[in-house]
Amino acid sequence: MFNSVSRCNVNIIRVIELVDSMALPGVHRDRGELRIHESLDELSTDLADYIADLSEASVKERGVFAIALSGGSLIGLMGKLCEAPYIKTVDWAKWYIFWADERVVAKNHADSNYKLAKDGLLSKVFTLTSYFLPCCPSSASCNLSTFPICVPIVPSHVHSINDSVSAEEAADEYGFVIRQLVKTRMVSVSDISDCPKFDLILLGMGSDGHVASLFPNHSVLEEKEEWVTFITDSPKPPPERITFTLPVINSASNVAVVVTGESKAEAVHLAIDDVGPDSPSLPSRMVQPTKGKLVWFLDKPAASKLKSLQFSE
Ligand SMILES: O=C(O)[C@H](O)[C@@H](O)[C@H](O)[C@H](O)COP(=O)(O)O
Repeated sequence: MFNSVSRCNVNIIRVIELVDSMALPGVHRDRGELRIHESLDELSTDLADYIADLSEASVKERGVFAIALSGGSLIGLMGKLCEAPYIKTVDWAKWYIFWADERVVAKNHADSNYKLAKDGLLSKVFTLTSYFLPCCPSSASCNLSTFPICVPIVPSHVHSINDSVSAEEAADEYGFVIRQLVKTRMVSVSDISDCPKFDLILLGMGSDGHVASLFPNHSVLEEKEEWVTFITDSPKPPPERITFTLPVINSASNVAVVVTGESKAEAVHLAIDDVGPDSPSLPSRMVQPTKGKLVWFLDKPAASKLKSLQFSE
């Protein structure tokens, strides 16, 4: 079940198809693929590779790539996408960008997940125009074989929430926007429900096991109808947030949970290992894509309490 692989100079320990043999009746508890890294640098490289590969496959298949981001340390760990080779090779113009969760604050507020992604990622790709100007088709010096991509992220493809309305209204509006994009298939649709099927949803996880803004023991975990909902009592500040619901997360083609640091080790264990019938209803454990693929990006401290793992280095 366990094997070591080396990929793009990154040494990772990968556990393929870790299936919980103690699954509850009717519940398929496939905990996905584990990629456990020696260092944050290796994890970042593997994460950039993974995102770039999914982007390429999705653009080839559907002409677009619909990706949802979260907040927290994830954005910093995605930073290598703004470096060579990805900055040049990723087809940024085909990206449609969403947020799996957002804090209900102004877009220029330090707590805004949009601001975090804009400053840490998007602004670096927005400036591609000037970066690539000398090679664009209109330029005599254009060399498309060396620089196939000349177009940056399209601002109208960046779907952040309306920051001038209440949490409830922002969630409603965001759900409506996604519905329009599902109609035109910029976002695909699940073939077993009417849910959107994002090409990739990227999640972080808190030490309490929350993902997106789905917190343990919160009624938001029961939401089955809405695609996007809101909370006003987040245990992690700020209190007002909007979030994708579990049905949307579990309808995605790909879900990646990126978790680092020893403070998350217990939650990683509870989210992934077979902990028997007393398994707490951890939001991260409820991430179980129905038909999509789940991948965990962990560093060794975060993976240190995993019982199901035998390191085979
Ligand atoms: O907006 C948020 O608060 C996030 O989307 C949240 O779900 C985050 O991903 C986790 O809290 C992990 O954050 P860290 O990686 O910073 O611990």
